[in-house]
Amino acid sequence: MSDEAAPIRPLEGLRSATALVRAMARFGRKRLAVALTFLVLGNVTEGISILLLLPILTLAGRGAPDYAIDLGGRHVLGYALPDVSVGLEILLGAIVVLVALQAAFNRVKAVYLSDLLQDFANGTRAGLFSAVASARWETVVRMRRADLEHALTGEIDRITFSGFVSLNLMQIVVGLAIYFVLCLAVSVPMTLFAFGFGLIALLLLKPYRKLAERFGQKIQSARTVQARLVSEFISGLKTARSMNQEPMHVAQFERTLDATKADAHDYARRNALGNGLFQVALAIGAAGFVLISLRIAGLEMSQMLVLLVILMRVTPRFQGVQAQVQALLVDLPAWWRVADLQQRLEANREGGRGFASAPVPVPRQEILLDRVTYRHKEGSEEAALSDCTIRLPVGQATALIGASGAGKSTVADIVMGLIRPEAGRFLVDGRELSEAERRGWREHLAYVPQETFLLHDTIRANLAIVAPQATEAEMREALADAAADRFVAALPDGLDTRVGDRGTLLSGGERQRIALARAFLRRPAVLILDEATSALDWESQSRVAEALARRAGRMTVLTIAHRPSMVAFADRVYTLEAGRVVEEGAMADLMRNGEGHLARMFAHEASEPGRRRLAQGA
Ligand SMILES: Nc1ncnc2c1ncn2[C@@H]1O[C@H](COP(=O)(O)OP(=O)(O)OP(=O)(O)O)[C@@H](O)[C@H]1O
Repeated sequence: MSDEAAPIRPLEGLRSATALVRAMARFGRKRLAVALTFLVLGNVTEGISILLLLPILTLAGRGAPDYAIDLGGRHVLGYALPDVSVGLEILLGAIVVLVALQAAFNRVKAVYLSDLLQDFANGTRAGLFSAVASARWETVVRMRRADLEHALTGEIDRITFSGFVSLNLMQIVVGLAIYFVLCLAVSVPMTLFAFGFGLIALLLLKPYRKLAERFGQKIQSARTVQARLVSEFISGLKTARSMNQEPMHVAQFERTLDATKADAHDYARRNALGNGLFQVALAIGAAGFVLISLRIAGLEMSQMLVLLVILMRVTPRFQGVQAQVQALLVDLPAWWRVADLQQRLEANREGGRGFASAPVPVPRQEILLDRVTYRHKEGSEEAALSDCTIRLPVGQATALIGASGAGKSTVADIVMGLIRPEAGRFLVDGRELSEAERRGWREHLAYVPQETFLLHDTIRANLAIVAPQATEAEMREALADAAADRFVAALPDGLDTRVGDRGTLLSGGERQRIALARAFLRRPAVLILDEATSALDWESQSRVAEALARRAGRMTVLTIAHRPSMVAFADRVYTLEAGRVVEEGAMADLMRNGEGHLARMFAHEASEPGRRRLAQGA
């Protein structure tokens, strides 16, 4: 994800809300249609109950003793009413029935809208989640983890709120439309005056909507920065503490909070002025309305009172339109950003829709990187791999050695089908894998990196992730091969011991051994170890190496290591230097070449200063 917040599209106000409602409708067109129907029914019944005030007020004004009104000869919206006489009791009863109906309609509407909102929130979140899961590795790895986490949590909450606001806005607009028609039934010119006035006031408030839009963008950037700071702080908490860096982090975080507060204060101050002006404008409109109704239009008192009742309901709705549009504009950037992110991820989906994968047969001969070149950053000068040919014969162990940054992990990523060569080919039994086959290919793999991934759960659960059907005996065998059996047996709850958040209750070496056991339990055709035993003591490393040697012929192993014990069991060794293969050959042959990289690595290990001192002391 780029550092800059995604640009806000030139959509504003009602158009933005419409776009969002359309997006919501994708999660339940029928539901939205039902909710809209009940919304209209609710508003119509409310409106009719208000219109019924008209005959009641007329009766009250006339002071007739029978309190009955003849409908004959009267017209509503151009339609003649039936020639009947209606009493006060009937009118009041009708109002009560209408209000009860309105409550029932509103209830149905509220339930449908709430379900729709929930589906929209969940659907958006799940859509983004699965877009991250199914995007090509190159795409995901170039995005910031903090941005993805923030998009899936904080941004989604803002989007849900935007959805809520859009639905409110939709309700207000539908309400206004219905009141417009009802007002027309009472007086056409006065309706045009009242609604025209409201619309003009809304138009004049455009600068305040621009203000909300700008504030929304500022908030968006500030929250993105805050999410990044939080993520970096939490990931590096121990290091920060060890070097007394917490005050620096806290000060940095507080600075961003202060900036947000200043922006919010400025927005609230200016916005309050806008709201105040709007209120005054509407009051002027109402006063003008009464004056014109009585002095110029010559409305009857009952008509004017009904129009006033309607006006009292219409005015807050006009205010509501402005308030909801502003609220929407503040939070809408989160929606555009997540939509943008999801679009980018989906455009770079690995394979077909969902997690479809095409089956790939178990490799029988060799896995080959054929003259592969790869650059992590497009257009960069530095290639992580340049013209590398590396052969992994099936059933054999191949070791990759070389200085830090030489390109070893990049080779592992190619073998896992996570990244694709920029030039050259990656072949399994002489065949290039299609997009859909990459997932199928990974069915045969197990990968153990230096940085292990453990769930905050028991050891048993952590092992079962890759082999849910594994028996306890199989688990214990895998633990023994990973030199983890003794320490697990010594834990108070054995296999059922919880490992803490990301395994923090275990030591680094213990975590690596559980991860190794998990890989063994998967019984992969190809095992990739990327400095997987870097935190293990030499005795544990030797046990793991022995277990790997025992599997010789049955499993293809790619081992990346800096320590000889995890290389010694390999059949072939490749040395990488700045992305190029500078040495390759059978283990035994390379060991005989005393000047070669491999022989020097072994010699260096044997002559480590500590060892020398021990040897001297002995
Ligand atoms: N995601 C990435 N984006 C940009 N550059 C990267 C990325 N990953 C690796 N590189 C660069 O590619 C080169 C090879 O990296 P790679 O991780 O393959 O080396 P390595 O031999 O595995 O190193 P180490 O032994 O330290 O793990 C390095 O220069 C590294 O900086």
